[in-house]
Amino acid sequence: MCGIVGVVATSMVNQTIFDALTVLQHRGQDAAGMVTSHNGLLCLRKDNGPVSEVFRTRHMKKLHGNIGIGHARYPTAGTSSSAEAQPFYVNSPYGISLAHNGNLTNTAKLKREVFESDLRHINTTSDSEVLVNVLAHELHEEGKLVPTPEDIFNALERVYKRIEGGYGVVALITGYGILAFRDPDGIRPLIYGSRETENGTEYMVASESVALDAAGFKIERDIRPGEAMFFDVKHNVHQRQCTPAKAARPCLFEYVYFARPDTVIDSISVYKARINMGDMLAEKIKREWADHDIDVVIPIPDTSRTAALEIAQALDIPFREGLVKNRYIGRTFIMPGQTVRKKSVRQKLNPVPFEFKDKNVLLVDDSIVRGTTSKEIIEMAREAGAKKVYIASAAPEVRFPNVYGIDMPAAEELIAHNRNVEEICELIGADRLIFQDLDDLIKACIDEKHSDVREFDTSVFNGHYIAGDIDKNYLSSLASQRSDAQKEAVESKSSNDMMHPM
Ligand SMILES: O=P(O)(O)OC[C@H]1O[C@H](OP(=O)(O)OP(=O)(O)O)[C@H](O)[C@@H]1O
Ligand SMILES: NC(=O)CC[C@H](N)C(=O)O
Ligand SMILES: [Mg+2]
Repeated sequence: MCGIVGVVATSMVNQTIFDALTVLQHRGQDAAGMVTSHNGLLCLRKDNGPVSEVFRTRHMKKLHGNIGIGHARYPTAGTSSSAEAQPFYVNSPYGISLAHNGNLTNTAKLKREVFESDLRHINTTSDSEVLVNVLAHELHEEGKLVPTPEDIFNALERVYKRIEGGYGVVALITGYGILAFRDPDGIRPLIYGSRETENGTEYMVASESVALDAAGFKIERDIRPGEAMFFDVKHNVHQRQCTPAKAARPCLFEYVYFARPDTVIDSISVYKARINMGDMLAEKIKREWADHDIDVVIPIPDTSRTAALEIAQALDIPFREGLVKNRYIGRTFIMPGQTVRKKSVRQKLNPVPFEFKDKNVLLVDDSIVRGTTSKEIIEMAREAGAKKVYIASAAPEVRFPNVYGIDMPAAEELIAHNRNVEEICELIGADRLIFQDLDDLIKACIDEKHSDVREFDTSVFNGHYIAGDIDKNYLSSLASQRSDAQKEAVESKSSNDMMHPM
């Protein structure tokens, strides 16, 4: 669930892109990159690591130009090698750099086509490198020395016909402008805004509205499903609907976990959705467990806080911050392997024993995916002297792999796969476990007043895949390529790290 950003400005963009990437860091903490363009030359810096480590002063000084794109990576395809950090670059035609959030679901077929028909070389295992080559090929087919926005959109219409999956993309076409486009279902988010300066209007496209807020851009609107926008170097904005217009079906997991609460996706406030999730879950507790004996509600920081506070209020039970988070440790779920995820839960969260001792606690999390966090925290709660440990999840059971840009490739790694609530409860060691119902989660996210979204990509909860040809064979080959065990084996053999140095 990477973070992407593109900026067309009237002065140097490096700091604005850096700032935007730090605000999008929660979407990807493994690698970061930026490309800027100055007098027809590109400046590229990318590497593994968080934004603040990848861009040192010495790099920032060299990132010249008033136009650029940036990326914060959470690997969901290929490997974690720094060679797969983004943006990706191809020199022909024009010099194209591309940053991608999401996952293509027909990468294998595209990779063959790119090699056999388009006569292009792919040097990594990244789906995003394939994507930049498909775009480059179709632009080349237009055959224009000086492409107009119409030429670019014509090429992009053919790209849409070739690629499948979930994607939000920004691409810098050297000397011409920034192209931004979103998948036909709007699974991945993409929004743009403007900022007035003495020298004219500046534009920013980003994965989340918080990036625009932080940099002082006024939100214009979300990019629509299947829509492309082109911000040219003269700051003109061009637009084309490249696939049939329809309401977005955004990824439900963005609202549950990925996005920052102060973000608004497709006119739905993530914060409001999380409040509603808390309300709905409290209703379920009242309905199904009227005689509960909960003494205190404790959130598992960070993401569950909003819903947990709401549950405590609705149940009229004290809310306590019984777990303290180390603010210098990143998000566990998006870490690249199970060993590091497990270790980091204990490094990241520490109990305040006083809040647990001799109490029946209701722990609240936004989601239980592999069960890594809940298992550890329940153990901690018991060690801290809790009498009973209950746990509630603001999302339903995650039972199916994700194929659109969340790294959950193997059903067997999901704690709820082929298990019922009692079995999951036993496995994580809780005294009682309550999951949100899917219908309630959907209701919690719908905002009829502000947004036309009525449906979501709910695939991880019900196995209903809305884009691409996702069948059993696809899922089993994905699992065999990207399960935790397989990834660890590949990463240990990877010799790519010396590629693409800067
Ligand atoms: O069942 P699991 O596989 O452990 O995954 C679910 C947990 O991972 C996430 O937390 P994370 O630490 O990534 O981020 P947060 O600090 O934003 O809550 C999420 O909020 C859950 O706590
Ligand atoms: N999380 C993402 O959006 C990842 C983008 C791309 N599939 C990669 O692995 O680099
Ligand atoms: Mg969490």
